[in-house]
Amino acid sequence: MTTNGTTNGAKRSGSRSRSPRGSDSLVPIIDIGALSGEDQAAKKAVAEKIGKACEEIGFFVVVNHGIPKEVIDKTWNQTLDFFDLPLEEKKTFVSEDEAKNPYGYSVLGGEQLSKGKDLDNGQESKQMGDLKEMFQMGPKNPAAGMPPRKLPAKPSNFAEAWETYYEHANQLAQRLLRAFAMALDLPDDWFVTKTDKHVSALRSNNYPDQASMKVPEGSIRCSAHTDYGTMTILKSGGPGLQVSKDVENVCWHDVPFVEDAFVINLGDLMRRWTNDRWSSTLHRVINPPAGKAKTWGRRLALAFFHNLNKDALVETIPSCIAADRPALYDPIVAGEFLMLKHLASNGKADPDAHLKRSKAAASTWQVQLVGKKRWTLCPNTESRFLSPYIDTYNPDYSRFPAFAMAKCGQVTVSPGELLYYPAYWWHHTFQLETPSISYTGALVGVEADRSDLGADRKPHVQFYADLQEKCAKCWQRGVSERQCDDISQKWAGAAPPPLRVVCEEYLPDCLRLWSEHAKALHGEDRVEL
Ligand SMILES: O=C(O)CCC(=O)C(=O)O
Ligand SMILES: [Fe+2]
Repeated sequence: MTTNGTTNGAKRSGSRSRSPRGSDSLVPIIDIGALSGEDQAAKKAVAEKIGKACEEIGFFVVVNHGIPKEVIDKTWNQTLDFFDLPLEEKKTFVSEDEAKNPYGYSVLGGEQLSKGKDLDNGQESKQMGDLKEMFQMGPKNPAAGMPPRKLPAKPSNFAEAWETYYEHANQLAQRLLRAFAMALDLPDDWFVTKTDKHVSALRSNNYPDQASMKVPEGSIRCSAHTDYGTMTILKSGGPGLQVSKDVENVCWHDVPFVEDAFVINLGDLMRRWTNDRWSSTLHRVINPPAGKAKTWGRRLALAFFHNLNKDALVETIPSCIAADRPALYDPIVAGEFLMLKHLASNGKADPDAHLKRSKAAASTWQVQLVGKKRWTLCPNTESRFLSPYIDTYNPDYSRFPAFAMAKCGQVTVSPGELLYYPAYWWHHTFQLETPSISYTGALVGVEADRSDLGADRKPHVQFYADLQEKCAKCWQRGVSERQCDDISQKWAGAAPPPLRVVCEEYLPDCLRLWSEHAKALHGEDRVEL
């Protein structure tokens, strides 16, 4: 039997044993046998090849990886058998709350990986779900801080096979991380303390045979995406995996399929950690081309997503910072970064959450009541570097290079904590847990004077002007009908337009009161912010 179980009859055909070897491929094939030995010079030579591949394309194929073939074959076959179970049985492993337990079974079309990328581009994704079903398992170590494993009892050897495979894949990841450290001129064990209670996940993707199904137009086996964590160790059953070095002008290249090998690719966290010196490259899995559905058949893949400890602080690796290349990213906690990405690909991210600037000169407070929420805050003075299309949780600096200069900060707010930010600041939120409930309000006229506001330095005067501008769009002298739309009729909960009496009577009264209040607080000698 081959690694991919191809000799076990039609049912085993989640695999193909041959496809273009692609010797001219962008993705190199690296023999990593030396990483399991004691010869330091040989290890260094392998590390250099790996470092080069990480820099140039973020993908490489490894042979002589040290994972026994029996371990792979057993997992492969048990996984095929699991996906052959009736849907109702598999569905008992669907997670009830992705934010708390991102593991288990996901139905065909349940995930669309390109969503993470569409968020980067400030677009709502129009495509349908990927043409795959999945099963995913997290770490066993309770210190990792993830929910206990819940594995199917059928097929009978599934749990044991997956647990063994996971351990082997993790050991391979550790060998590769030592090589990564060498390639980055760090001590060999540099990654060890960040990975001693790692939250790596093992996932299988089952792509059904397209010869026997109606393939919806525009659908794809696995949409274009980058992976999230440190590295992915991928065992796939045949052709279809493609990479594009360029995100802007996408140009797809086949990843060579090599029997008994693993494809290794870097995730976004590694790119960020290395200050973009290494790449996390766009990739996808295409549908079989016309007339090839039968020969390509069903596709199975086992992907081990290596991740750091949940609480590991990811601060730019010192050897990746230079005088002409300052740190591009703020430090972030690995677990939070991962959850943001995971929720986005499952369509659970708040679709309204993009970087926005508060439109009226009132400062904001918000108390977090339930769930954790992460905030990006940027002062008004940074506006020239900002745009609403920037995903501040995973910025694409090739599209928004100026964002690297913006002085912004990030913070996570937990239940019972209160966040405050001054008028006109930019903010971008991400719910780290569901549900996330908070209570918010505005503060008017009590701030110090500001020179960045506009015509008047007093925030309450500017706030009045901002509201009157809104009023002018709705009410005109001598015309009794409102001239602006009431969006609260379309979206329950949205703010309705101001009433005429608010614009004409209450607001001027308020302005007088705010001015008195501000004067009482600050006197004539107000402090400039
Ligand atoms: O199925 C494959 O070969 C690759 C899938 C993939 O890229 C992923 O699950 O992240
Ligand atoms: Fe991937």
